[in-house]
Amino acid sequence: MDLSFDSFVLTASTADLDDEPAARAHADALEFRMDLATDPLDALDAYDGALPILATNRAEWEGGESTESERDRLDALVSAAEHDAVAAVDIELATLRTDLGGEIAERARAAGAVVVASVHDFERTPARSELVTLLRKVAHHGDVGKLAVTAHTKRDALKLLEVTERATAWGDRVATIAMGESGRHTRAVAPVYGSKIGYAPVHSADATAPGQYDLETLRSLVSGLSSKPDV
Ligand SMILES: O=C1C[C@@](O)(C(=O)O)C[C@@H](O)[C@@H]1O
Repeated sequence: MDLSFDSFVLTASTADLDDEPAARAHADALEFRMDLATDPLDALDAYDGALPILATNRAEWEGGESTESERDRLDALVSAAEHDAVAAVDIELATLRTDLGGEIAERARAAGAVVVASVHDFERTPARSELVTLLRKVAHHGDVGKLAVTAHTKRDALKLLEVTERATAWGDRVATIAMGESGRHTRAVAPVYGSKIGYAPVHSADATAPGQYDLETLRSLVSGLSSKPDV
C-alpha cells in the first residue's frame, strides 16, 4: 500500500490495529504506535485491514514508551516496514542524525516505506527562527518532515502556522502540530497552510498526545475548512 503525502493524510493514531474497521470511515491511514502496543509485530502479521499504515516506535527520550535498546527499537521498525501494509515509518530527527538512524532509514526505504522525519517539543514552542530551522532539517532528512510542538498561547499557534505556510511555499513537504489546548485548533487549521499529516484517536479516551480531537471530529473540521464555499 502507498502513501505519498502529496496531499493531506488523516491518520487514526492507535496502539490497536483492531481499530481499523472503525477508523476506515474517516481516516486515510493508521498511525500504528508500536511503542504503545503489545506484540506489535505479531499484530502486523495478522493485519488484513484496508488502510495503509504509518508505523511509529517512539523512544522514551522523545515522549514515547519504547524502552528497548535503540538497535532493537529501530530493527522492529524496519521489520514493520517489510509488511506490505506499512507504507511509511516515523523516525526521529535525532535518530536520523546517527549512523544507526541513517542505516535504518535506508533499510526502511529499501523495503518500500516513506520516511517521516520527526521532532517533538513537549514543553514549548521554540522561537520562529528555530521553528524554521527545525522544519528545514526534518524536511531534508525525511520524505516528509514533521514538527510537533507545545503551544501555551495563541501566538505560539500562530507562529507554527506561519512557518508551515513558509515551508510549504518554498516546496518542503511538512506536517505540523501544536499540542496542548492553545494549539488544538492547529490540528484542523494547519492543513490549510500545507500540513500533510493529521493524527487523531478513534475515541478521544485513547488520545496519543495532548489536545487531539477524536477522528470523526477532526475529519469533519478538516473537510469543512478545505471545501469550496457555495457561491
Ligand atoms: O508525532 C505525532 C503527533 C502526535 O504527537 C500528536 O500530537 O498528535 C501524536 C503521535 O502519535 C504522533 O506520532
